This record gives sequence, C-alpha cells and structure tokens, in this order.
Amino acid sequence: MTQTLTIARMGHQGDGIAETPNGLVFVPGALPGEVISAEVKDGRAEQFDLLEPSPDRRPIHSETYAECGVAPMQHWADEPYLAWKRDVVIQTLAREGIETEVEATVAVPQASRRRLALHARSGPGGRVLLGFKARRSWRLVELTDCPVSDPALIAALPGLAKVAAPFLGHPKSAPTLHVTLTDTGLDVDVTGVEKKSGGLTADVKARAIAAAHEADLARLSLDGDTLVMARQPRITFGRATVPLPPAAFLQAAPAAEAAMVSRAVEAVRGAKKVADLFCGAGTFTFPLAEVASVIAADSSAASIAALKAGVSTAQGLKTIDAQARDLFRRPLSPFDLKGCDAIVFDPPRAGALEQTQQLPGTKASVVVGVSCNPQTFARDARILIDAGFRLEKVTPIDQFLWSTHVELVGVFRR
Ligand SMILES: C[S@@+](CC[C@H](N)C(=O)[O-])C[C@H]1O[C@@H](n2cnc3c(N)ncnc32)[C@H](O)[C@@H]1O
Repeated sequence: MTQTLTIARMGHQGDGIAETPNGLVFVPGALPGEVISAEVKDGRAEQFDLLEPSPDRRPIHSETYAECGVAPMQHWADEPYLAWKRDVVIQTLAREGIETEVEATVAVPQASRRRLALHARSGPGGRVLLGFKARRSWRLVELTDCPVSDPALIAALPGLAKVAAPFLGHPKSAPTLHVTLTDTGLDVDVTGVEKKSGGLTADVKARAIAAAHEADLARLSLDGDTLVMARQPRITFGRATVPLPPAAFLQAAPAAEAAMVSRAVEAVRGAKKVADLFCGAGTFTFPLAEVASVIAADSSAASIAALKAGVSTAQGLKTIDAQARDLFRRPLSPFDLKGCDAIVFDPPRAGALEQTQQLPGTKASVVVGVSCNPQTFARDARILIDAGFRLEKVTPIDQFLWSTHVELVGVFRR
C-alpha cells in the first residue's frame, strides 16, 4: 500500500528516516523535512515520489552518478550534510557516554580524491566498463565523469580500461583496479584475478604490461606483486619523499591528510619523543619528526621499509626509529614506549583495543587518536577516559566526500 511519509531525520547509514505508528521506515535518497509517497516493504522504501522537496535538496551531478554507491549524499546541500556528519560523531561518542567539544566537520574539496577502487566488467560489444557498484547491488555503474576524483584519474580511465581488459578473459576473474595518483604518476594494483586455470597466462601478463606502458602508468602490480614499473611511485610526507610499496595504505584525499597531520603535530607540540602507532609509510611520522624524535610501528613490513627509505631523503629531522610489528598481537608496552611524552595512533577500522590498553601505563600526557571508524574510536576512547585522560576535542573529517563515511581526530590529555 502506498503511504505518505514525512522524513524526520537522516540515519547514520545515509537513509532518510520516517517515524510511523508501525515503526521506523528507512528511505534511501530522501532528506530530512521532505514529504514523500512510497510503497513500504519490511521497513524500507527503495523508491519514492517526492511530494514536498527539502530546500536543501540540490541537483545531482549526473544521472550515472546518482546511482553510484560511493557518493550517495551528493544531493544534499553542504551545510546540513557536514552538520549531519558531525552529529554522527557526537551520537557515536554519546553511546559510550562521552561528551566533548566536537568541531565543525572539515570538508575536502571536490576533484581531490587521489585513490579509487574501480571494478572492471565486460560490457556490450566487448567494451571494458570501469566503475563502482550501485547502491545495495552488484550492478556496475560506469564511471565517466566524477566530481569527487582528481581529474588526472578521470583522464586516465580509457587507458585503465585497456589495462583491465586482459584480466577479464577468465569467468572466475572479477578484477578491481586500485588506482593511486602518486608524485610520479599512477600506481595501479589489480586484485580479483583468477591466477590458476588459465586466468593469468604469460600472454595475459604481456598484454597488461603493454597496456600499462601505453597508459604511462608508473607501476602495475597484481595482488601487491609488481608486474612492471616504469617509474618508482613516490609520495611526499612533510620533508620526506617515500617510495610507496604496491598496495600500500595512503590517505585518500590530500586535504584530509593535511587536516589530520596538522592537528596531530599541533597537539604534540612541546613533546620530546612521540610514538606514531599504525604509522603506515610515514604520513604522520615525517611531519612529527620536525618537532620531536619519533618511534613508529606498523604491521606492514613493506610500509616500514618505505618509511626507512624516506628518512635519507629528508633534511633536519629529529631521529626516527621504525619497526614492523603487529600491534594487535604485540602492542607496544609502557616499557617499549619509555620516554614518549606523546602518542599518535591511527589504526584500521577495527580500532586499537590492545594497543590502547597499554597507553595509560605510559608517561605520555597527550594521545592523539586518528580514526576511520568513530565506533571503534569511541570504544578505545572510553578506555583512555576511564584511565584518567580527558578527551579535549574531536574534529570530524569528511575524507570521502558525499559518502556516509566519516573520519576524525581526537586529542586526549592528562
Ligand atoms: C588507517 S591506516 C593509517 C596509516 C598511516 N597512519 C597513514 O596515515 O598513512 C592503518 C594502518 O594500520 C596498519 N595495520 C593494520 N593492522 C595492523 C596491526 N595489527 N598492527 C599494526 N599495524 C596494523 C596498516 O598497515 C595501516 O598502515
């Protein structure tokens, strides 16, 4: 039965939520204040007629982009959209009983994302399609233009389609191209290729390598193993230039990275020795080493090797001591962190439970948590707060423009 619904608020997953006598109804694409008419099934309305649009609704960038699962919030005006991300952070902290100053969300500019994961599929007439999955579906939405991505990535799409083509020959292969724009050009790591039963013959490799040359890629790798490298992909962190390993972590948008790094450096100012935990290839390490000596740790041996290689490229930094270590299984203890008066941690989505439990026993008076998952951040923050730290301030960072994802930096002191 068709119902008329008023959208009361935006949910954390980016669905408009209507409150009805029969319970909540989730409406993807609807905005707070809008009145819609829709068929409701199992508490959801996947399609609707818009009876009264919100004044905050704005035109979408293109019809294909409207279906894109990567940026579903593009139809919302900046101000309420950024305020909603801030509210998500506030509410997630509140669930752990945490109240603190939450700054305005830091926005990243359009056309600035330097990393994309592009799925490749065979299209009509043998054409290779590159794009994202549609919302709640396996259907591929072909990427043709994209207001979020760096234009250099969009310009490279025809060449990238040729790179993907040889990997599409096997029925079990579903290639994804992880494309990173580095200082020396595009670095592409391909995953999802069936390596046995004829999915990765010498001919497939040779054709992919030829296409990589034609597209002027800096490097092409497969599951992290280099197939061809025309130029070493490099990234600049502070004063250092780091040879990026294949498939290594890198913050997706330079403006988000700059916002995170500047807050971390500012918070630890005055410290003599800083620990950079989950350091990757040195995003925070090198800027931190401009103000203090740094011990850095990450489970990725390749990232640690890259970080070490970067040390010799920079002038005038304090000492950097980096080690490959699994911080879930073997967190650095207060003994390991002896002499550190500040700690920065930036874990994966799972958070840093085991490592955080070690921090109260250290002498650090400042801890900076950088997180891509407010839920695990809140869990870890609770440990620090219960041990006597005060969460001074949290800054939400909108690294993934128009997505439902929000990242943050939190500063703890005691
Ligand atoms: C969100 S990234 C941050 C990296 C770096 N701080 C940056 O900004 O580029 C998380 C990092 O955690 C590392 N990591 C994942 N699991 C880990 C573990 N169990 N122990 C230590 N490091 C881990 C990854 O290799 C990755 O570099």
